[in-house]
Amino acid sequence: MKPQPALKAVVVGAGPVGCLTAMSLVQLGWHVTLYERRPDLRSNSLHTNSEEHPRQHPRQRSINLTLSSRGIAAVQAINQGVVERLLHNAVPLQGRLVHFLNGNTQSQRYDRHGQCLHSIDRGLLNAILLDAAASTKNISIHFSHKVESVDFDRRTLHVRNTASSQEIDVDFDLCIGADGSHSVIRRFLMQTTQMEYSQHYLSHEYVEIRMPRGVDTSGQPTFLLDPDHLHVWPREEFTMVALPNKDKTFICALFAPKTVFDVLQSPGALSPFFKKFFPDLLLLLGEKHLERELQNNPRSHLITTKANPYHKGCVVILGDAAHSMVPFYGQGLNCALEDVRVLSILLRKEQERLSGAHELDHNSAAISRVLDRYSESRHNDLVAICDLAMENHLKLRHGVATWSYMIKGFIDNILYAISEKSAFMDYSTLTQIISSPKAPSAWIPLYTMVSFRPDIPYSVAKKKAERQERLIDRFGMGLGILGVGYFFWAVLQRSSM
Ligand SMILES: NC(=O)C1=CN([C@@H]2O[C@H](COP(=O)(O)OP(=O)(O)OC[C@H]3O[C@@H](n4cnc5c(N)ncnc54)[C@H](OP(=O)(O)O)[C@@H]3O)[C@@H](O)[C@H]2O)C=CC1
Ligand SMILES: Nc1ccccc1C(=O)C[C@H](N)C(=O)O
Repeated sequence: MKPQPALKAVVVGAGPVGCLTAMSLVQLGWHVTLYERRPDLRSNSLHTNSEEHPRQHPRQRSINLTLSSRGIAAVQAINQGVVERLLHNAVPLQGRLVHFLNGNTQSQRYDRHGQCLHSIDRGLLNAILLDAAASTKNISIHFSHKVESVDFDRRTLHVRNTASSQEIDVDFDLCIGADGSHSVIRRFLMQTTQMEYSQHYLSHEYVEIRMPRGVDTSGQPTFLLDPDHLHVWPREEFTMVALPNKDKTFICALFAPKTVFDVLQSPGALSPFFKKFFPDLLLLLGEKHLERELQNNPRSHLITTKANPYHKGCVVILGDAAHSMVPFYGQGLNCALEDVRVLSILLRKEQERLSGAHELDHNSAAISRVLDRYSESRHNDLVAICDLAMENHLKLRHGVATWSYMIKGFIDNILYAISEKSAFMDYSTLTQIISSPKAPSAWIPLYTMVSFRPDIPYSVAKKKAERQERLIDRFGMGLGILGVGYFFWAVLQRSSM
């Protein structure tokens, strides 16, 4: 059934998830009001950091986002034009470039078919999604409006206009909390449901370091590092990454234990540290620049939060409000956008099921049923990707620079090449179905499943990869035993001569 025009959804937070959710609900026939506590970010940062308008001021809020197939499929399900605009303003990354301590580098491709991650400035991505939401009929956006509380029984939000201090109560049929890691909606859910909730702070923090663009031999602006790669300097206890922007700058981030940053703040400590661990960056950026960046840019913490369930009645949390993950898999944004796709499919199915029967607005039980299904079906996948993101921290700090990682990757890719049927998938099916009903039987590397196969749920990818890894380990062990056997056989042969 088509919902009545009176059906009202409120979305809290106009970040990427809030904007996409609003657009997806309008497609289903809802009227949406979006409340964002910050002023409109487009008024001072619109189109900054794009190719045409390089960024004037470094944003101090987050490392670049990496958009991969899951995020793209989720946006594509709602608005193909937005995908094109996002990709136009992003830099495609074919793989990671590992910088070894001895100065050597190694390119590790993300996918043997050249599928890419897309590096994009967070503010720019948000501005593009805001533009699209703001120009969509039946969405009204209120900036500088902070949601202070939610009443689950009366289905109302209490909202304060932070500019005028005026306070209002807003009623809703469906409320989506897309209000980020420190979600107010989650806080109220926790007070009224038996929500399982955990948060884990990493002992590592990170500081961003901006890498300006350089100038080539003909005087044109150029990237100081290869822009086709995400750069990684694995140094065991800590790691540096660098992601390119469309304006030819890079955003680097140093991830290190708090104690390392404390030491770096003492006078004269910075130069010897960079000389020892990142001499190439010291040469590129210079001591003064590094000192300025490390002293002026804030130290940010890294947190994983997990919750369950994600809803009560007609109120649900999506994106960072429901699950914050560490950035090392580059899936935080993709997973958050996928939340929107999953919820939208479940809502549409329920609306179709009710077609001609009840009206959804007289039937809050139907909305609540959809949200039950959402929490139930989504939880294992969210836990899986939060855990995978943590595991990738170890890989980026150390694993990617080891022989065992490289050999396993090599075998993984050979088996992938032998067994695969089709590398690319048609995202259009993902507007109707959440994922394929069955895990593919072909051998597929974990990285490909997570980043480039939105039809495979995260939890299925994780389990399948664990099985595959056990097989590679057994194969490796088998080879090892054969090798040792051959060695002893050769020794015996010699001594009997
Ligand atoms: N690369 C990185 O380091 C980071 C990446 N991300 C990624 O961004 C993706 C999408 O994030 P998303 O879930 O949209 O969350 P976001 O944090 O991007 O957006 C939430 C928005 O809601 C606003 N808000 C918070 N509380 C209220 C309130 N009470 N009333 C009204 N507005 C409120 C927030 O303002 P305010 O910001 O002032 O709280 C923010 O603008 C995530 O997947 C995540 O991985 C997110 C954080 C860091
Ligand atoms: N976006 C990031 C931000 C910070 C650190 C890493 C990333 C990555 O995306 C890493 C990538 N997934 C990799 O495995 O090479």
